[in-house]
Amino acid sequence: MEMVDQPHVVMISVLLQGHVKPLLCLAELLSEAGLFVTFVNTHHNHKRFSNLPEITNNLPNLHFVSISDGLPDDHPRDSFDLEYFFGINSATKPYFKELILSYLRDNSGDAPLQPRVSCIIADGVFSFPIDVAEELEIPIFSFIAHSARYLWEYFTIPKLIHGVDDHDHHLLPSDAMPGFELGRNDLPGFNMETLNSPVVQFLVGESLAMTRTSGLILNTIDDLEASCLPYITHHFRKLYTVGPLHVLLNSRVGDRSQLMASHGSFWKSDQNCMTWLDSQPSRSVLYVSFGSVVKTSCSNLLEFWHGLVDSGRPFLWVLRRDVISDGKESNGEIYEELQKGPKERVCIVEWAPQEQVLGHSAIGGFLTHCGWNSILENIVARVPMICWPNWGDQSINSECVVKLWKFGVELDAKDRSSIEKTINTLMGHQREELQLGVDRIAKRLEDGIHEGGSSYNNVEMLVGDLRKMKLLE
Ligand SMILES: O=c1ccn([C@@H]2O[C@H](COP(=O)(O)OP(=O)(O)O[C@H]3O[C@H](CO)[C@@H](O)[C@H](O)[C@H]3O)[C@@H](O)[C@H]2O)c(=O)[nH]1
Repeated sequence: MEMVDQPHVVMISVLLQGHVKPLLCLAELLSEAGLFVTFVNTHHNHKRFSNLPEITNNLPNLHFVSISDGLPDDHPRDSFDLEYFFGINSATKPYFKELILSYLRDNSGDAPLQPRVSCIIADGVFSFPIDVAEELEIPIFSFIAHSARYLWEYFTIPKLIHGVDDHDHHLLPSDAMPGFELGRNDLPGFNMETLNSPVVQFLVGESLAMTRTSGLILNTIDDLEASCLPYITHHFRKLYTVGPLHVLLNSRVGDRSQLMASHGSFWKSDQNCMTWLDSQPSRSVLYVSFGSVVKTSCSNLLEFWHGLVDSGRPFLWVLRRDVISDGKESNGEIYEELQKGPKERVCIVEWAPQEQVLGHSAIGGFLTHCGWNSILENIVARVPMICWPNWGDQSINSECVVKLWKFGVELDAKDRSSIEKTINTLMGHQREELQLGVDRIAKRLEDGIHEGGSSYNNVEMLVGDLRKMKLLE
């Protein structure tokens, strides 16, 4: 009967690869620590997990279930479709509530025994799990997959709106936004138009909803975000900075870390690129990846292609089948066109084992869209970066890399000659300076994950707090 008394943590993330992966790392860490964890996916994402059996075989305390997101199977689920995005809260909430209720019912009869749910940890992008938890009186924690600085932007917005004349369409004063450690001109350009846009207003609402929870868990590390954390702490009952989760997990699972790295991937990694990397000279290859969601036009991709080829450097390029924004999905034609490069120094894959790639000795630079997971994985691997931010948090991430942490350069134009020039700056004369920059940041990060470091301690504190949560019968 011991199991029925175990604390049972239910975790849920509904949308993007970049959100599901770090939350799954946290789920694995908690289950390694002996907690009974149920990871909830939507049916749609559940089907896309590429290596579920390996995870479940290795972690007996981690269980997977899936629920409907309320949409038909053939819905495109495009995160840039606002009607879909705004509708997720109401569409998915009833299914999540039904699941949680099923964990609260009496487990008598022939049904397998499982502990009653003791708390929920939910991706903070959507507030429906908070509503469910409040209705059913279950403790809930929010989880954030992006940086603390980006979250802090949303907390400052309501104050900015009230403090600025409605007709002022100029950039807003930075003194209303303390805690960023970046100058006014380095902050992504907010003006009244963007502040009042439905997307920003929606994200402000969802960010503020998180303050109703028992605490906020962030995949970040104190030392990198010390300037804004004191401001955020003030809004939450408890704050747990536990990043980078993939490193903390790897250090606890030791030999199993290679297997863990690809956990939660929506696409199967093409391992051939690792063999190709083995044949390349040390620090010679530029790795190019735009993460799991960014889309761009066919003509942009061709400029990238020419810039990369003209740089004369070997490169490994992740080109997802759905990366093209203005063509049909699976636009095989351009994909084939790009395969016709100088074969010996080009490797193109649809999905790479990114953590392994960044850790390979042949990698000398990373051209990235600046997703937060990519930044953390990159710091750990100590690779200088070219930043090509697109949307959301990526601009502020890029500003931190280039201006604050000084281990990257920004790609300021998307024509082939600028791309070629920037690549040669990174891989050529600025290489040593940027390498020193990333080594310095990596050292700060490593200090936080070792025993006694901030993230290490915060994971222990979180596990301790979750163990104490036992729902009253
Ligand atoms: O070929 C690939 C490419 C990516 N990845 C992994 O996919 C994840 C991508 O995450 P991220 O770099 O954060 O990018 P997105 O997928 O674009 O993530 C979304 O979510 C992030 C966290 O909120 C935000 O920072 C981003 O802006 C947002 O686009 C990383 O763990 C990568 O290791 C692979 O394993 N193989």
